[in-house]
Parts: sequence; C-alpha cells; structure tokens
Amino acid sequence: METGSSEQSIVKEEVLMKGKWVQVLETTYKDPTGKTRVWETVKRTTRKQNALTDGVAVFAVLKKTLHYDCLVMIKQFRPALGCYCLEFPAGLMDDGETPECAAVRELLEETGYKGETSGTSPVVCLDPGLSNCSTQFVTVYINGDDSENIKPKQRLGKRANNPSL
Ligand SMILES: Nc1nc(=O)[nH]c2c1ncn2[C@H]1C[C@H](O)[C@@H](COP(=O)(O)OP(=O)(O)O)O1
Repeated sequence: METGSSEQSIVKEEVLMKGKWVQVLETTYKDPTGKTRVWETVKRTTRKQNALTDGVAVFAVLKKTLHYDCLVMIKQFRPALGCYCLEFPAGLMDDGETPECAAVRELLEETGYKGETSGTSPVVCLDPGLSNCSTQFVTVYINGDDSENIKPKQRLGKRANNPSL
C-alpha cells in the first residue's frame, strides 16, 4: 500500500475510555510529512494477544437434494443501529479458537445448522477509518439432507461446544 513520501507510524496510544467490550483511544501517529497528528480510534477489548482477527462471519451454504443452494442469514436487533439487521451468522472468537472452529460454533449457536468448513478469507477490516476491528469470512457447507439439519434450532445464550455457558 502507498503510504506517502515518508513512512508513517504510530507514536503512542492513550486510552480515553475503556468499557467491557470496546475502548476508545487517542492514537498519535506521524503523517507523510513527518508531522505528528492524533486520531480517534475504537478497538475491541476482547482481542486475544497476538491475534489478528476479532471475529468470523459465515457464508453458510445450505445444500439439499432437489433444492437450489441457499445462503443462510440471520435477522437480529442491533443496538448500535437501533433496528433489525439481516446478517451473515457471525461472532467473536473464543480463546485459542481457529476461525474455522469459531465459524462452525457460531453457525450452530445462531442457526442450529451443523456444517463443514470449505475455505477462509484473509483478515479484513471493515471500517478502518474508525476501528481496527477485523473479521475472517469462512465458507461453511451444510448438508440439508442430514437428519440433524432437518429441523435446526437456535442455541442462543449457549456456547455450542460448552452448553453449560
Ligand atoms: N460492542 C458490544 N457491546 C456490548 O455491550 N456487548 C457486546 C459488544 N460486542 C460483543 N458483545 C457481546 C454480546 C455477546 O454476549 C458476546 C458475544 O457476541 P458474539 O455472538 O460473539 O457476536 P455478535 O453476533 O456480533 O453479537 O459479546
């Protein structure tokens, strides 16, 4: 990526507000002329050390004999927007989890479907002017003919791999 005439870099970061899930920082950086500037930055507090990805979004393809393939989506109320959104199943990564495991778990929790992963995107940042929040898109195939996928039931509020939570 072209960064300008001189290499830009972060000078320091100061936490302005830290909540349970997100924090707001004042990020001091060098602009292309070498001048020091500040930027208001949002980060999740939940990112694991050395991890690049906060969460996963799932392209869940439901395949069923004699039916067109379907993309499974979920509708949920999003407080930040104050309305319902139609979204890919998604969620934050658990400690030590791979993107593929997180995708299968989130799909099961949010839709009840059991699937198998088929591919994972590079890390993408969806709003880099605001935040370092990042996602990996994982493609998951669901066998709609499988008996466990005939009447899927959401398991919200439970960790699919730890029903005690
Ligand atoms: N920005 C957030 N504010 C909150 O008050 N709570 C939040 C934020 N981000 C995540 N969460 C909480 C809500 C859930 O209890 C957990 C896990 O969410 P997850 O299911 O992994 O992700 P979403 O589908 O995006 O809610 O985190």
